[in-house]
Amino acid sequence: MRLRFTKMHGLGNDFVMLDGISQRIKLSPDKIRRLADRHLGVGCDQVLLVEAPRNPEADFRYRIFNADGSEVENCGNGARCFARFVRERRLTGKRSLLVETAGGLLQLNIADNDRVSVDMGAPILEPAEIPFEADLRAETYPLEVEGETYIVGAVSMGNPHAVLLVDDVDSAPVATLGPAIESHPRFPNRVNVGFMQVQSRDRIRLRVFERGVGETRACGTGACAAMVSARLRELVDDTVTVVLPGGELTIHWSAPGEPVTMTGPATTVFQGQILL
Ligand SMILES: N[C@@H](CCC[C@H](N)C(=O)O)C(=O)O
Repeated sequence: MRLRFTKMHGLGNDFVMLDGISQRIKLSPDKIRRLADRHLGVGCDQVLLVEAPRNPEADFRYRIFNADGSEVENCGNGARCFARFVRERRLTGKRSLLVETAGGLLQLNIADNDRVSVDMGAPILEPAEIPFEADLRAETYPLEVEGETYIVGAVSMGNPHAVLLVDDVDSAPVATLGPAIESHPRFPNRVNVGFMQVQSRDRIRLRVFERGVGETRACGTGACAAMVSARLRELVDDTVTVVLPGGELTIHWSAPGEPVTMTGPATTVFQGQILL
């Protein structure tokens, strides 16, 4: 199979974008791992597949696959790249799009400066729906990992996130604690793990160990989850700049039940073809 693809990134969280509308594409976990391989394939954190929608209200359906081949529910940086991709490939002329994901419908708007805003929906905080094993919903939970107890926030933005508050993200144990929490038995679907340093009421620094990938330069849903967790702990106001290793996102959220809005850039790097 010869596949046309576009390489894109959102703040360095990089994607292989596939147009499954003008070409017939059959993916398997093995093919996704080969596409994502930085030595043997194109290389990316996620593979994003654009398809015709199933829901008649939506403009497109887009599917998200982690580098390990697993299909997941949501990807914030990917949503912004998706919006730019469908316009660049002339699959639509619209600047306002409704897109179907495995996690639900997302509304996206492309501004004149090519920054994209995404209505990421209301965060899910009920433990069973995240899913996270806990008797009662709380703002934070004690989590025992290898004999130590850590305090985590648990939030779903369609996909699951654990958020830890740290004094300094630069020295946070992302490479060791990240994978230990990612596969913690209290998160039955595994989890993305954010390490957040709150610098002021409108500025958060964040590193994310992503489920199915490892540490990435940025995670859009992770930035939303960090904002939600920081606000539930009453540490921030309703609009924050989240500073990730790859750059900055603006996140707005007021209160439980209200949607989170994420705004940031989406960048096209190159196009190519690959034999798979
Ligand atoms: N990079 C993404 C999140 C991608 C999915 C995540 N690794 C998961 O398994 O849920 C983002 O920008 O949100």
